[in-house]
Amino acid sequence: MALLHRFGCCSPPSPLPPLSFQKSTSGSDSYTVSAFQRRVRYPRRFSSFRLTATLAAESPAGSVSDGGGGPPKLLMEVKDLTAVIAESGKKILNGVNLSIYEGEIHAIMGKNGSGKSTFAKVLVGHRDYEVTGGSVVFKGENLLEMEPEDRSLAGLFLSFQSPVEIPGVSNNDFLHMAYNARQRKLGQTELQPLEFYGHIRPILEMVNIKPDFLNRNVNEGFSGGEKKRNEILQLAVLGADLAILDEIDSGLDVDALRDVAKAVNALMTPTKSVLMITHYRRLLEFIKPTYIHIMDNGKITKTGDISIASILEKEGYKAMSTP
Ligand SMILES: Nc1ncnc2c1ncn2[C@@H]1O[C@H](COP(=O)(O)OP(=O)(O)OP(=O)(O)O)[C@@H](O)[C@H]1O
Repeated sequence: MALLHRFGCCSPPSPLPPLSFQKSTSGSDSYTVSAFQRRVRYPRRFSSFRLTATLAAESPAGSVSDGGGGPPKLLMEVKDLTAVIAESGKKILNGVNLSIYEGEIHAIMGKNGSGKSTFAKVLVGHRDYEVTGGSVVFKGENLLEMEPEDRSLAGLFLSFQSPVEIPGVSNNDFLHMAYNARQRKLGQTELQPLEFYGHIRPILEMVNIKPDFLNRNVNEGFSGGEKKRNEILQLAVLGADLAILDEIDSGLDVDALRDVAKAVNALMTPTKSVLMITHYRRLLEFIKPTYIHIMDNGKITKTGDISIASILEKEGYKAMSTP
């Protein structure tokens, strides 16, 4: 009842815009959550990049490649991607090459500091990094020319290694607004608060999240594991053609890992793909990768199957060094 009451009293206005969270341009120590004219200021509590509510487009009906038995479609092609830290000019990505086809699960492993998270953040247009060369084609479009919001709408989702807290914004309001914004962009029906609750309830069950999570502010006071589950909840509610999961397994107990993996597997379809970054084989036992890539010094130096993870576990990264 408390949940229903909350929806009744605090539902956001409709129609709803995309939410974006950005550093104040006035130089003050605060962030702004903007939704058309609706602007709310929050104290500086989360990291210095622009977080865009992840909005993802569903694949249009009929685009399923397996239906007609045709060849798998190329979802994303990264060629010779190089990138530097915008502030310092330090080179982090040194020519990444990667092709992901629909329905594939790719895992990237690599030593600490090898550039895995940077690669993920560059793909979603993180403003801390500047692309200095190469190309990324996503669903036939030049991804690097798109704004972060448009990358989300095109079907890209990034779960952050360290999910940010958003004080003052409830999980429900965040998800509801982001969901409706996507619906509106796609010309589809927006959901009223109670309809949205009906939509999200089975998803909560799938991710094994209690409904009272919806009343809490986004990630505020969440344990590490709860934050990770919440990231998967966002993915499940908003959908994505390519979900990039950055160390989704870190800090999870074995039951939570199983829940998260189950949810990710349940979201997979022949047209959806996953790119996951992990240090540990145990995640790969739950979410079986099509390929494992090793990143070293800002580039992919080796690609193989699950056996790579076993070798790594036994022998470490020295076994991966190319002669
Ligand atoms: N915004 C930034 N400012 C300064 N240095 C950065 C920034 N982003 C990345 N780096 C540096 O770039 C290198 C690669 O970092 P990245 O987080 O991509 O590594 P990673 O492979 O994901 O590491 P880990 O496995 O420890 O998470 C590191 O040396 C890191 O300190």
